[in-house]
Amino acid sequence: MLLRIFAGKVTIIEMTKLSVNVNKIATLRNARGGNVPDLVKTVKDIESFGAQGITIHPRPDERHIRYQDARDLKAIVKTELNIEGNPVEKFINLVLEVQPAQVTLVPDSVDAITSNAGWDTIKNRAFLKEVIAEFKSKGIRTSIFVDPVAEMIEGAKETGTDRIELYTEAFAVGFKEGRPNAVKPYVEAALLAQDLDLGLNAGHDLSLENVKFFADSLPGLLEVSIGHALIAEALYDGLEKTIQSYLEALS
Ligand SMILES: CC(=O)[C@@H](O)[C@H](O)COP(=O)(O)O
Ligand SMILES: NCC(=O)COP(=O)(O)O
Repeated sequence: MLLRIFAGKVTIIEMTKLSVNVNKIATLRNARGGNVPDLVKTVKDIESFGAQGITIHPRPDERHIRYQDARDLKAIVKTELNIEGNPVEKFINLVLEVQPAQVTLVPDSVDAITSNAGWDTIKNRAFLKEVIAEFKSKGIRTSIFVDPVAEMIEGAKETGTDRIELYTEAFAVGFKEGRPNAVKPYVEAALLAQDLDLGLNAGHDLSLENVKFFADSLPGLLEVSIGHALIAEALYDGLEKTIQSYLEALS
């Protein structure tokens, strides 16, 4: 536990947890149609290297994570399994069957290369409210993917979700371009989430270059989920050293 000062207030914070997104391990496996690399073994290793969670994002075309992977991982994950995705019927049924620790709802379109926007929590309020109530009734923690926009975070609160996940691509782009102010909307979003008593996660395009600055800037950041950059960095440093570097950056 640490004490930090945010916006003039002393805040008690827990260390931000690292949930490793393993979509790219499945991408590599699927490239040859066999079982190399073995996703289950890799996930066990990632946990033994210190990751505090595992994130997967089964997409409807199963281009990386397959629905069966979610079942297989549920049986072996010892930390927290977080399943992300668009709550179409097939996805809802999978999550209800697998019962991960957390489900993160993302408004992906079917043909998107990757996630590219947060929810409009005002337009989709009734739908999100219904789906979230169903997941929560099964004891699954819920999170919804949102841009750092006050109306969308207030709308998220109305859905009954436990947490929000801030979509961090705009921050990652701004940071790369040398604009540290790109974090400002995220700090404001974090303070609002705190006022509304919403748990706070974040992810998308976070990396070893930008994650320390991001996590040090945001009050109450409970979890970051990181995949693309982490796996790319591990090509040079190996998974164990890379995960250790993230844990240091988040401590
Ligand atoms: C929800 C989110 O931000 C994504 O980053 C996602 O989980 C990554 O998905 P892909 O690996 O399919 O790009
Ligand atoms: N929720 C974000 C996530 O799981 C990983 O996103 P990325 O690091 O692959 O961009």
